[in-house]
Amino acid sequence: MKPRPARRGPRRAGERMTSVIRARLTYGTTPAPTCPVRLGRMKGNALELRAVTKTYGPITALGGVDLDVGRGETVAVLGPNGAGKSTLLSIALGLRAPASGTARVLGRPPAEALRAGRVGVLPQESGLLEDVRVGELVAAVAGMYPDPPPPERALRAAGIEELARRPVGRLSGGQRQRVRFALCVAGDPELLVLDEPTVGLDVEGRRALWREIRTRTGQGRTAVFATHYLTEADDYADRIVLLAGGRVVADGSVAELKSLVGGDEVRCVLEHADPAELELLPGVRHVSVEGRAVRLRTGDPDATLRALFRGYDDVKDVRIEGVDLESAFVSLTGRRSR
Ligand SMILES: Nc1ncnc2c1ncn2[C@@H]1O[C@H](COP(=O)(O)OP(=O)(O)OP(=O)(O)O)[C@@H](O)[C@H]1O
Repeated sequence: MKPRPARRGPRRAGERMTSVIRARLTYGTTPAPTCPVRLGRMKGNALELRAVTKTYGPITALGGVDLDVGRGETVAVLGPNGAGKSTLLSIALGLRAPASGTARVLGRPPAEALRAGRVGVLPQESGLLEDVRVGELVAAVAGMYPDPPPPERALRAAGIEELARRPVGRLSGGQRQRVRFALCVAGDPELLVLDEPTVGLDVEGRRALWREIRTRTGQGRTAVFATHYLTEADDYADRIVLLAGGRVVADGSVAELKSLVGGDEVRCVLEHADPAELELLPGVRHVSVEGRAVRLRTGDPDATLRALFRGYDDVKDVRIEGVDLESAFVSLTGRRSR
């Protein structure tokens, strides 16, 4: 631990801005980091939740969550709207207190880990200071960390070097999200906690962000992110924690989640699909109908197909596929992702 030197002399102009930023970033309650980032030993968990509950008045947002995230893992927290993802992440960051249970980050209480500058946060829809330039903002946040890398590195990581001199208030939605990512990685933290990190980003922006995250996790850092984009979880997460109604309903690799659901899917197009009728086809375990698009999860695709062709003259675009993550999501949570 290297304590920051005591303040000497009058406050410098940038310091007032730093304290404002400190108050407004990461859900508004993050204190300044005070000791060095350490990347030495990679043993142990980056995040541990034990029997965590959280209520908001009559609403149970988390109903007893246990979670271990090992160092170097990339973990996606998935779940329908209101499942408790943001609440889980904010408790993991020490920004909300659990009603019961405990949370530890990198072996210590979450707020302490955050103060120590070991955690980078990309919150969902956080406000940004409007009247400062992008480069100044990133430099000010980097300066809150002990021994930060040059701020240009965070600007480059987020693909916003050319925006460094632009006031934040003049950025587009996607550019703002890139700034949030730059702030998240400004201190080169050991643990990245990202709440819907790619919202508003274009295709190239998404790919670049995931490249950066994977580079960091490849170096032993840890990433925990919440998302509604199942393909991102499929493509980039080592592991998926699926929440529904404030509880973990599945926890494993994408392959494990798919195998939990099992079977194949017959997909086809039908003009007037009646789910109740389709459920009666042989082998069918689950029916999903969206407009004309029909998905039949089945334990016997041959029998399902034969009955489908016998019973429906207008069936077209028929194909058989393995269960994908979206089907596993729907089956395990009973809801769609968005
Ligand atoms: N400050 C709050 N006051 C009251 N209820 C809240 C508060 N924050 C969250 N909730 C409720 O807690 C539950 C979990 O919310 P949370 O934001 O954690 O879900 P989420 O999975 O992140 O949802 P989304 O995918 O929509 O972002 C929801 O029912 C939500 O309405």
